Amino acid sequence: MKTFDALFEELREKAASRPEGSGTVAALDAGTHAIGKKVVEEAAEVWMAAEYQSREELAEEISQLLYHLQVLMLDADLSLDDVYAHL
Ligand SMILES: N=c1c2ncn([C@@H]3O[C@H](COP(=O)(O)OP(=O)(O)OP(=O)(O)O)[C@@H](O)[C@H]3O)c2ncn1[C@@H]1O[C@H](COP(=O)(O)O)[C@@H](O)[C@H]1O
Repeated sequence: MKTFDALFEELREKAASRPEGSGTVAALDAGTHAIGKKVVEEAAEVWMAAEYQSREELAEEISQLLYHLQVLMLDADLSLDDVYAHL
């Protein structure tokens, strides 16, 4: 099973090597504004799932929010340690 740290490493590598067909590369190319909008959209979907959907659907929405937060971190050149320092 993939962890938060393992996903971040995978995305960091994709951002550097820019493989064809990567959604992450496309998201990074779309820029900070588009990535931020996606974070807000996914956060709203998490909220709605928490209120009205199943635990499984909520878990999936949370995974998508975590993914888009990681894309935002890469866009901002933040490392995991930069964030973990505040936990
Ligand atoms: N975990 C994720 C992940 N979670 C969410 N998403 C993206 O977030 C979108 C969320 O889906 P929604 O249905 O909520 O949104 P949507 O409006 O239908 O989607 P879009 O029209 O915005 O694409 C998905 O379509 C994906 O584009 C993800 N994209 C990639 N990953 C993982 O990231 C890694 C790298 O992916 P690539 O860069 O695409 O190779 C792989 O391990 C992937 O599994």
